[in-house]
Amino acid sequence: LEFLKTRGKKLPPGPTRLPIIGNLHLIGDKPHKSLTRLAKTHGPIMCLRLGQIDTVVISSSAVAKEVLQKQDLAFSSRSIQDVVHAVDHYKYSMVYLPVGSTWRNMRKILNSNVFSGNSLDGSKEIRRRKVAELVESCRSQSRRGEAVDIGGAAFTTSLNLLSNTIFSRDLADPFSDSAKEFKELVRKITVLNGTPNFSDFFPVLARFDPQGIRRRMTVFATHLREIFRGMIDERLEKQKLNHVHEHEEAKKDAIDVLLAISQQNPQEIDRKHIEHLCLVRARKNNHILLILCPNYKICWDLICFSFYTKFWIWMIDELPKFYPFTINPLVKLINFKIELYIISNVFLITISIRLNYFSNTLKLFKIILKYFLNGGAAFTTSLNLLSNTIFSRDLADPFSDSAKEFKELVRKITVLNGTPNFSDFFPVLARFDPQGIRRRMTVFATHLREIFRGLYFCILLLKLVAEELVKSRTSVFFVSLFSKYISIKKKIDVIIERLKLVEDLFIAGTDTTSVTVEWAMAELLKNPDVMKKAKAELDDVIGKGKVIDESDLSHLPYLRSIVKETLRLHAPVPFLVPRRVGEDIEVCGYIVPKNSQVFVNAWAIARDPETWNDPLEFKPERFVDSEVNVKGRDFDLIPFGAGRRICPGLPLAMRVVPVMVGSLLNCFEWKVAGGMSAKELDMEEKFGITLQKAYPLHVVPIPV
Ligand code: HEM
Repeated sequence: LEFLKTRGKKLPPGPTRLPIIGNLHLIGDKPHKSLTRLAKTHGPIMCLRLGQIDTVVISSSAVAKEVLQKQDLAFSSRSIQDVVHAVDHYKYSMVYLPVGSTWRNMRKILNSNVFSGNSLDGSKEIRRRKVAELVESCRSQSRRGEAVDIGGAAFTTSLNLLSNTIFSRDLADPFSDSAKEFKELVRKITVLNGTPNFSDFFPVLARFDPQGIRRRMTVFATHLREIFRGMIDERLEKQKLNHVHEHEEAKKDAIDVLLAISQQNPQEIDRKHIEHLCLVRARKNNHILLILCPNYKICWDLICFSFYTKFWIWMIDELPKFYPFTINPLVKLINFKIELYIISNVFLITISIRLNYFSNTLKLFKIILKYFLNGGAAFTTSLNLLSNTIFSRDLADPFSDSAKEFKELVRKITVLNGTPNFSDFFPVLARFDPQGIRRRMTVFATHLREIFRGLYFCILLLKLVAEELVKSRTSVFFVSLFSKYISIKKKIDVIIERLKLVEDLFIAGTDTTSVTVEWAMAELLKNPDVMKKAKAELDDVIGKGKVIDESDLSHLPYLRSIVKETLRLHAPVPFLVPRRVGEDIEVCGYIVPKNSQVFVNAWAIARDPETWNDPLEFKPERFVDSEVNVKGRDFDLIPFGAGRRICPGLPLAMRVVPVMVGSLLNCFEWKVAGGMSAKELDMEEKFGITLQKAYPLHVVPIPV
């Protein structure tokens, strides 16, 4: 049928196809190279058949311009790889959403709230601190005589920089205007959620009822969301029910424990409180937070909380920087003891917090918490700073388990993303998930979501507990958490939905940024003259041994050229994020057939000998007096893509990559580890959605 449809139209040229597999055998494990080679024979627009999927590959800047600029809209949908179906990612992800109002709103929010010049300027100090931490950690590794894994270190730093940048607004006040905007968005997303679009992507699959398959595949992720919703609804229902009945049933279990407490303090606790969820009780020097979970569903979130209790410590740890008094002793004197009791079907988590110095510091604590809670305009900046600090600390403190966990996950996800998947080439096979890619992705993605959920939940819970602390005038106080919980249900929903955008940013922004830093450092080591020149510029403008500031970049043209040259020679996202056409589109006299996926080989374009002199040489000089930039207007160099789908993180990446590379250069001399000469450095690439260095760069820093 497809043959009939395209009959008489001229498909772009391409290699001869074998039965069933088409051209799949020609791809190999370095598709960016094999497709570049094939383009030499078949031209800058060629058509391959990968399994059942038509794939059009663009390999020259002229055709890229045609596709990404002149016919931008027609090419602005994404090709949805099978793996993206895990946890319904494609339905929520900005990267995969079709160009429509939801996508447009997301981009608008990002462009104006996160990545605009003003917003980035506002968050640059905190990024500077993170880069200083990177330099500091290199220093201490140098003292210990250890080599630095540049990619790994840059990854952690990118993550920190990102979380600081992205959360600057919303974490400080999750209920702000931008949150409302998001709420609108979420509504639209929900509508989109119900739209069946599978058959659009995999028409061959329609008769196999792909919807049913996907539903099963995403049961886990959906369940996650349902837990939250169900928990709220159930509680709301229960509230409407007869209290006596509920109480009688509860009496058999842990409710008894709480009743006993209430008898000791009759004036403070009444039954109503107990029937609610959470109780904070002061007992002499000990404050005990008792959280009673009437069922496992509620327990889920509380377990998240207990996992991330460390978070609380971090917050307290950061406060002194914003408050003139030191409360560090407090940190040392707080011991969290988390216990989980299971009494019949009731979970009881107790988190005991020993605050020996509590009475002395209570007043201060209250002031701080007030400060933390008041979202007044005057406080916004410092509040933002505070929340940034909280988040980055917890997400990416190099020593925290959650940071490691997160890093592993992101790596696993990106690797899996780049693994050639039979399901993509043979959609009929998709339901069998032959390599288990989707299954694995579902596990990873769900895990990632849990991490974020845990963090958000913790923030909200902390806020609630803190509110009560501030309100309370006695040393005995209650947190009727659940009633609060219900009252913020909608807000939490908004936040949970927002996670999906956030996940994406972290995945899209960490590996890309850090891999660029790693390639830049490798090239600098291999090209000592370039390194020398860069150091001289830094010495001139900044002075040796200092971390550079984003505002210094305008005075560092050579450093900026190094970054451009790195992006040219090592396009981190070699085929951009694949596009797809929804109908037959004519390009340069050929038909790009409906539903084909489109790879723009940015890697090949940036090494095209027709455009670039000595294309394989690392020569930043070529950019020093050139107007060529990476912003999607010069099609000879499009590492961030172009057109409406261009990478929204570009402004951030073009600040943080040169700042990281420049600071590393300015503070250290670098030597390849293991006594290897820099000339021998292996520059082999490993193909994935991002182009990694096959052999991680290990280098020894020597402070200047
Ligand atoms: C050196 C660093 C980076 C490179 C080389 C890079 C490259 C790219 C490329 C090639 C695309 C696809 C563009 C297209 O289809 O035309 C893209 C999309 C995207 N990037 Fe980046 N990126 C980088 C950093 C970042 C950062 C720091 C963030 C966010 C914090 C980010 C977020 C995104 C998102 C959300 C998309 C999807 C946009 C859409 O589909 O509408 N990227 N990036």
